Amino acid sequence: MNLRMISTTNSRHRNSEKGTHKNTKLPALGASLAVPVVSASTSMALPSHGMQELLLPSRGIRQLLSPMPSLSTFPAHTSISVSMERSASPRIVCRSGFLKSAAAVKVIVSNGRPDGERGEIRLGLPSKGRMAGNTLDLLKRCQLSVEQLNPRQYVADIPQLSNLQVWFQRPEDIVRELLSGHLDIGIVGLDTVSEYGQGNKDLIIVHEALDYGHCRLSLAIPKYGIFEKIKSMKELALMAQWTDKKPLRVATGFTYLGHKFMKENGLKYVSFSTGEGALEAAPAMGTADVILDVVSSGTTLRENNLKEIEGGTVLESQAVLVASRKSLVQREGVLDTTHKILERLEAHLEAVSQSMVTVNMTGSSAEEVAKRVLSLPSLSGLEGLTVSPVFRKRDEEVVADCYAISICVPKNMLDISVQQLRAIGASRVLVSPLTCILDEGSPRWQQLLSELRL
Ligand SMILES: Nc1ncnc2c1ncn2[C@@H]1O[C@H](COP(=O)(O)OP(=O)(O)OP(=O)(O)O)[C@@H](O)[C@H]1O
Ligand SMILES: O=P(O)(O)OC[C@H]1O[C@H](OP(=O)(O)OP(=O)(O)O)[C@H](O)[C@@H]1O
Repeated sequence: MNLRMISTTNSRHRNSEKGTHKNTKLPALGASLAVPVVSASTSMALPSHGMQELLLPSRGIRQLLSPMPSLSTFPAHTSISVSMERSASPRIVCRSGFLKSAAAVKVIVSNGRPDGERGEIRLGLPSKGRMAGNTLDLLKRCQLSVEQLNPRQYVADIPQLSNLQVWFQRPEDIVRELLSGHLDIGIVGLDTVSEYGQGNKDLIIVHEALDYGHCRLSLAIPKYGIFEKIKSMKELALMAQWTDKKPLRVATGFTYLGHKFMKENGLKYVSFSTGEGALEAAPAMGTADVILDVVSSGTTLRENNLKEIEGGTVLESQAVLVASRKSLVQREGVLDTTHKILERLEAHLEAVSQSMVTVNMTGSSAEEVAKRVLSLPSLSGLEGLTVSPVFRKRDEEVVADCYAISICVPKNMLDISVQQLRAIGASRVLVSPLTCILDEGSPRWQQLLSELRL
């Protein structure tokens, strides 16, 4: 929802004796700019100094569409700011500096067009393919549930994030729209950001490892024929076959990265053909010599008699959270919403990489038990470990000769950690999953602020 204002000056309306101004009757803006205005807009007198308030009915806001009037109609000494709260009756406050003559301001409330003036924050998510489902799953696990009325609808809400609109788009379009200002934040593969972002500094990777969509962009060559003995990019570049007239033909959907990569690797004679799917068939069909495509398990390459070579990986990719620098700096609320999303992603991703291990251990004191555990270098916890006495009844007496130790262990170290704990006397190992780790300072957030010079 946007607000736009114009003002006109008209000294005839100045009442110098009383020092007040009358509302100026303004011509119908909608008519003059040929944009349909669904219902009448409203105007207000602007004082030469001070503040003017206007209350708008929220119903009117939904009904009105706005043209984009030029602000050049403001008198030179006018400074006007509009602030608006999202409430049942939004309030518009106009502050003016010194005005040479009386002014009237016409306020037009729109539903968000054109895009440069939109009020909502927009998050782009992949609309189809493997990234789509995984992205929604991840957000759900972060307690950010995307509410889409039906799967064919391309716009949705995340109730936990106010003033945020989700737009489902193809991954490459998400990157393009971040650059054009139609989106503010997005989640896509790093390969897509790198290819379609083309190194544009407006794109900032806010979280570089969302832990799905893992793949690599690789050059793959046939295992047979002239490539049979070729094992590296160096050897490929040294092949005498490639000339100006007969360049190495590469089939790829990644021409920007492809050009760059080939140049960096000293391949001068290269031509590209673009394709979207089933590129692995191109060499066997004779439409290309080699391919440059994403590889995950390597099965598709193997099944098509192709191989990767040393130095042939262009980049390692996984899903990332990316934002437009311009939006982060200029659009109200984008930085704050990005922070909220980042916090939830980090809290969840950090938690799922850890397990909480609780063991019982006998010992002479809490310190002695703690020393025994901390002597193992892999068992240092996130910020140390918790040791608490376990009280037991023995011969009518309550004793505490045993301690419960709770420690966070990286999931990939779980087996070895349990073995080590057992070796130093741990009994009964309890392992529980963590759902959320809310750390105080986030290096990624600090990094983002410093990148934005904030
Ligand atoms: N085999 C794969 N394994 C894991 N991630 C992949 C794989 N292939 C692609 N990706 C990631 O998913 C993103 C989207 O892939 P892609 O454009 O091929 O769409 P898709 O999910 O295959 O759907 P479609 O082919 O129908 O468009 C890629 O940019 C990449 O980051
Ligand atoms: O190394 P692998 O695990 O075999 O995965 C690699 C394949 O995955 C992608 O294709 P996808 O399955 O998305 O189909 P597409 O060609 O229609 O994009 C990619 O284009 C490869 O063909």
